[in-house]
Amino acid sequence: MAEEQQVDVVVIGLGVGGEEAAGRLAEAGLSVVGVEHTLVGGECPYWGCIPTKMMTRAGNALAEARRIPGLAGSSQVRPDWAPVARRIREEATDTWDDKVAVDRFVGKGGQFVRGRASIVGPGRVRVGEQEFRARRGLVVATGTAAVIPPIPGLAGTPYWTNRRVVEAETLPATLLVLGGGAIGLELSQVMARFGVDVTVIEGSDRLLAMEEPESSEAVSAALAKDGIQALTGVRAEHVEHSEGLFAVTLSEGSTVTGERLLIATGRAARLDGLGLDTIGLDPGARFLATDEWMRASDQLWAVGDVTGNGAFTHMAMYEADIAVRDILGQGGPPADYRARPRVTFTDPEIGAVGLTEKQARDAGIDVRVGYSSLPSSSRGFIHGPGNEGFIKVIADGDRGVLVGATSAGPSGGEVVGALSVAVKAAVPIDTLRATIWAYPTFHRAIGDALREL
Ligand SMILES: Cc1cc2nc3c(=O)[nH]c(=O)nc-3n(C[C@H](O)[C@H](O)[C@H](O)COP(=O)(O)OP(=O)(O)OC[C@H]3O[C@@H](n4cnc5c(N)ncnc54)[C@H](O)[C@@H]3O)c2cc1C
Ligand SMILES: NC(=O)c1ccc[n+]([C@@H]2O[C@H](COP(=O)([O-])OP(=O)(O)OC[C@H]3O[C@@H](n4cnc5c(N)ncnc54)[C@H](O)[C@@H]3O)[C@@H](O)[C@H]2O)c1
Repeated sequence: MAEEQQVDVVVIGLGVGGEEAAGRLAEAGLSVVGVEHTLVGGECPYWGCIPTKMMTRAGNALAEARRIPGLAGSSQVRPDWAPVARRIREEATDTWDDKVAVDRFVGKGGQFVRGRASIVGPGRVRVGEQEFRARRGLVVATGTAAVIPPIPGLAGTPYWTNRRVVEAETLPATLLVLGGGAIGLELSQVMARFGVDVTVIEGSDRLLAMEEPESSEAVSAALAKDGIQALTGVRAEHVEHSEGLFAVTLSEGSTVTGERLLIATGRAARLDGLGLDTIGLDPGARFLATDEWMRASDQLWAVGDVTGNGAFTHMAMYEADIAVRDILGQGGPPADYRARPRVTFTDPEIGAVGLTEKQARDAGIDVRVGYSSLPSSSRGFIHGPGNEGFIKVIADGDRGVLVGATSAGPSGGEVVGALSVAVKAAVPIDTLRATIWAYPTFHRAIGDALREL
């Protein structure tokens, strides 16, 4: 018989969203139990955003150094993975140790429990032999894990996911990447810049298929320059691994080989074994659907990747804030997903917010499109090598506001900030056109795109 403890809130999963929610609720004076079975902080600091962006920083430094000839003299670049692996180990992850994060949560007054939590009834959670009854309710923040497609031959091979790449101390000579989305492309470009021979296999007919076609073209051109072979519109039909080599047979009949195979074919919510059936929810659901206050059912909130509203750290933080305010009865704005930003950290960076042109047309909006090319802008011209990119703005002609935008380029993820404000605040296009954009900046190309509307 498990011992039972009464508390205010139990937070299941202390990744980005859960750690934020649990910490804030504890700081507000509630008795909070935070349960985590792996590392407090979750995917982002240990195997996601932070280490992979340390990798892209390193890859971009190599690419910039290779751009010196013709700009600033000559350069000789000898890539070495050791400092990248060391930074990830020592600066980003403490060698995958979460002591600092656990202490931070406990320091806020939270009660930390290491283990796998399952819901055993309304407001009730079990972790091993311990049982908790949460008076105010539960927050589920269990995140997502890599999807492993059921390709014959794949199971049982030593394929890599994002976790294994981030932990790599040395790089392979050749790498096959299954999936041409954010993870596949960011990591492919880094690897190629460190001298790995990379082949990307993407099932849809273009890379970064969720974004604008212009983004796919920009990324494809950049990856080709880095020597990456990108195969689109093909599916992996069979995988074999022998004598240290993967062989992937493709739908059009050919076979590609590589020392390592990275699976980057999307993420699935961690809902298995969570006990959703004990509170009347569908245990087979893909995500935990919520209302605008992140309520998934009575006294149950869900935040982060697990909600399916966008698998990004900023979305997990945003949703945690809404759930916390709701639990504490503080009011404030509920969830609004119209200006959801996202950045793919390839070079060029692909920053985007709100709707793509196709999504806007499918929604029946009176679509107007403005486009400007970065190399043709003053800053692009000055920048020279590495200036590829563009601004694309999507307007609702009836309302006279932007509903979406893409900013691709050397600082695409930074430039998209201005566009996020425009979409979120529904700034009138006339006001945006009358805005003074500093010269010579990359973001000044927004003004050029707006003139085309
Ligand atoms: C390679 C990669 C790169 C990324 N780069 C970026 C980026 O640049 N920018 C960005 O915004 N996002 C990025 N992301 C996405 C980002 O990491 C996620 O959106 C973010 O981590 C989601 O936070 P979360 O709290 O919802 O889930 P997670 O971080 O996945 O945390 C969930 C936690 O719950 C725990 N858990 C699950 N089930 C249980 C249970 N039953 N009991 C106890 N604990 C449990 C897990 O162990 C985990 O620690 C990247 C992701 C990957 C994989
Ligand atoms: N910079 C960032 O913010 C960042 C970086 C990495 C990941 N993330 C988050 O993590 C999520 C997951 O990333 P991801 O790249 O794994 O997923 P994704 O959904 O972005 O891309 C997966 C790609 O794999 C393709 N695919 C699926 N099955 C396939 C198969 N069997 N054969 C060939 N191709 C196949 C899909 O068509 C898709 O293009 C992202 O959507 C994003 O939310 C964010």
